[in-house]
Amino acid sequence: MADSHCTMGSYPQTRLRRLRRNDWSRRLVQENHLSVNDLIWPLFICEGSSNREPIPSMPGVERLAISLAVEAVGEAVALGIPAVALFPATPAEKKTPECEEAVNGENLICRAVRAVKSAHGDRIGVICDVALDPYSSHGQDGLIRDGYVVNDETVAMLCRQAIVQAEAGCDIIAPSDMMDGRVAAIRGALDEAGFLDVQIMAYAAKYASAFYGPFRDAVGSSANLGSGDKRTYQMDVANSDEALREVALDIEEGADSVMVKPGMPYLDIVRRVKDSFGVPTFAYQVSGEYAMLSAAAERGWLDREKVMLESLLAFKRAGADGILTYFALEAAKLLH
Ligand SMILES: NCC(=O)CCC(=O)O
Ligand SMILES: [Mg+2]
Repeated sequence: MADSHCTMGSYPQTRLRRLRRNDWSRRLVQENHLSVNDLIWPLFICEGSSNREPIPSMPGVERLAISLAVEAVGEAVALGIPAVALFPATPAEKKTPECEEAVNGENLICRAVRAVKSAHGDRIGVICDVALDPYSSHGQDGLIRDGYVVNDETVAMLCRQAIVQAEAGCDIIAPSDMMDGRVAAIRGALDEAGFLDVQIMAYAAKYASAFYGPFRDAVGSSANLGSGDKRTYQMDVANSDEALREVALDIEEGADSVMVKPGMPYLDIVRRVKDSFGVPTFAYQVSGEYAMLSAAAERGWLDREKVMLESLLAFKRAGADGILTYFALEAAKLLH
C-alpha cells in the first residue's frame, strides 16, 4: 500500500464512518460525479412517416421514424444531453453483400442526420457509426472475399461512408468496424473533403462480445449474421494489453477520442486506457447491459433507477469521460 495511505492513521483514531455519517458530509467527500454532460444517447431510426416500433429485447427502447427522432432529440436538447448517436434499421431489401446503401447520401441515416441537424443545429452533437453491418446482407461489418472480412477494401468503403455522413451534417464519425488503419484513412478522407472539424470517436477497444444481441435485434442484423461471429476483427474478450495497443494506434492515427465497448464488464479496460493515454475516453453501456438491468427491474428484482445511476457512476469512477447509454434520457431526467 502507498505511504500516503499508511499516514492516514488507524483505528480508533481513524474512523472512516465519521465521514459517511451525514448526507452533507457524504456529498462533500464524494470523489466522482455523474452529470448530464456525461451522457450520449443512442437512438434507433426506422423508415416511415410516424412509425414507432418497440424492441422486445430492449424494453422501453423504440425505433423511431425520422420525424419522431427529431422530436426525441429535442427532449435530449432540453435536458442538456450533449450528444446523440443515431443508428439506422435499414430495410432488409436494401441490404446487399457489397453494402452499396452505406455510401448512398440519401440513405436513412443521412436523411435522419439532416433532419436532426436542421431542427437542432449546434445545440446537440450528432454521432454516426462507420461500419457496414447495418447495410450488409451477411451481417458483417466489412466486405467478404473468400469467406473472410477483408481489411483494406473495407476501409476504402468506410471512407466513402464517412464522407456521405459528414456531408449530411454528422459532427462525430465513430468507426465501429475494427478494421486496421481505418482511423488514419478516414481522417485523411475527411480532411481532403474539407471536413477538418468533423471529429473521430474511435471504437478503439471493441470486443467480440455476446452483449450486443439486443442491438442486433434493434437494427435487424441478427438474422443476417445468423451463426456468424466477428472474432476475426473484434477483440478477444480475454485480452487487456491488446486494448492498449488498439487505443495507441487509433490515437496515433488521429482519433479525437476513444471508446471501450462493452462497458460494465470492461471497466478494467476503461481504467487502463484512461491512465495510459489521458485522452477523452468513452464507454458504451451496450444493449445487453441495458437489457439485463431492465429485465431484472421489470421482475422487481432490482430497483431500475438506482441500478441505472449506480452503473453510470461506476463508469465515471473507472475514468470514463462519458457514457453511451440507452438510459441517457431517463438518467438525465433523474439528474435534473
Ligand atoms: N456499433 C454500435 C453497437 O454495436 C452497439 C452495440 C450494443 O448496444 O449492443
Ligand atoms: Mg484498431
